[in-house]
Amino acid sequence: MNKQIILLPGDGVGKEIMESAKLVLNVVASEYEHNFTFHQHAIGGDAIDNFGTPLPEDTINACQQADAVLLGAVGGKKWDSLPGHMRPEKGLLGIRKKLGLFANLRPVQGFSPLLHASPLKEEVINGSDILIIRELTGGLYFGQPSERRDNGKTVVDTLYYTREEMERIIDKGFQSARIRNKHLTSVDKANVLESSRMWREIVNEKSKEYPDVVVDHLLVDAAAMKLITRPNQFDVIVTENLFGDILSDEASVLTGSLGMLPSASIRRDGVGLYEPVHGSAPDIAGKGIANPLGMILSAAMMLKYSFGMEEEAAEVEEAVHETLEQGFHTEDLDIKGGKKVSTTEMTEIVVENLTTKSVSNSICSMYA
Ligand SMILES: NC(=O)c1ccc[n+]([C@@H]2O[C@H](COP(=O)([O-])OP(=O)(O)OC[C@H]3O[C@@H](n4cnc5c(N)ncnc54)[C@H](O)[C@@H]3O)[C@@H](O)[C@H]2O)c1
Ligand SMILES: CC(C)[C@H](C(=O)O)[C@@H](O)C(=O)O
Ligand SMILES: [Mg+2]
Repeated sequence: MNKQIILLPGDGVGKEIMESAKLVLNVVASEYEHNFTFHQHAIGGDAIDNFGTPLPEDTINACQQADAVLLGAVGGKKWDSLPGHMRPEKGLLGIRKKLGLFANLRPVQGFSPLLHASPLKEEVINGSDILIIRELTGGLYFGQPSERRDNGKTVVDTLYYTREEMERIIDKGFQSARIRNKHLTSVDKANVLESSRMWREIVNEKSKEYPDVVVDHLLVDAAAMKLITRPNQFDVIVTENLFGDILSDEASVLTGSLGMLPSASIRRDGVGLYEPVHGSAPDIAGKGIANPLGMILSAAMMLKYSFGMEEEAAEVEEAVHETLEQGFHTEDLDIKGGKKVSTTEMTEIVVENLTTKSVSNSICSMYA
């Protein structure tokens, strides 16, 4: 298959881990005889420095024409004092909105070799396998007005959703639960917010269309607590934009590090942008120690969701798993008795495991 992939490395560790994704995808392409063409474009602080805007038109056009987009991370201290509309993060929010990527899928899986790398007790996280589905193009992030008023004495942000925006993400939640363990937890703040009361009503209406899915409702504060006290009671979580942002970083604790979490931001036709959940990690940027696995697993999600390459995606996931089984880890993962390696070394080991795997698989299929 021929695929055009846009690379948006962005800022900080984004640039370092994008190299890892590229290396892994090149191996997949050569092992499976695909033709992946990469086109690199600017976003975030990098784009501000080079083009005076966090989201150049050229980047938008390239993403609109591509088969899929891979993004590293945006942001950093250098741009923190810029006005809101000029910040690197505006580039990321802008591309999500421009591409209509309303569904953000954030899988959180406890890899067995990492069970003891989490500050949580092993018996608490054992068996947890959660898919957080976050609404990505509405809510407080995009509502207008959003501004300071009265010479800075007052301020307003707007939480705005249409019924249609809620319905499509809630549908995605039910559909995902249906092909997993048929349990959907809807997270809201219906005891306070009108938007959450409407959200809850829609979940209840929709549940009649999905009688095979068990639904429960949790208030977001209680959900935050249960996510780390009883994580293995969750299957799919569906929630609005800001709650999903916060809960997914919290859930990363189950895996041992924020650097482990991948994500897919998609729309109904399968077009998608894939990026790790973490940010540009300014505290470790440039040191060559960033964990590349969240980025590599995001590339695997791209293979699966945008290209329908289930087998290739599974191979990449398996290579990551094997690397962890072998005890290799970056500095963010606290693994006793493991072998601490750099970003590039970790990537090379994943690539090696992927190559060995693909070779032995093709030998198996020759003799099948
Ligand atoms: N998707 C994105 O581009 C994205 C996401 C979150 C934050 N940000 C931006 O990133 C900047 C820094 O934000 P922050 O520090 O709050 O969050 P962050 O996610 O960048 O970092 C939080 C902590 O996790 C660690 N970490 C993150 N990724 C890691 C990796 N791959 N390997 C090892 N450790 C990793 C960091 O070192 C840091 O200690 C801000 O400008 C923020 O707006 C961007
Ligand atoms: C950088 C920021 C705009 C972004 C968000 O809040 O969506 C990030 O935290 C994320 O989780 O992707
Ligand atoms: Mg976030």
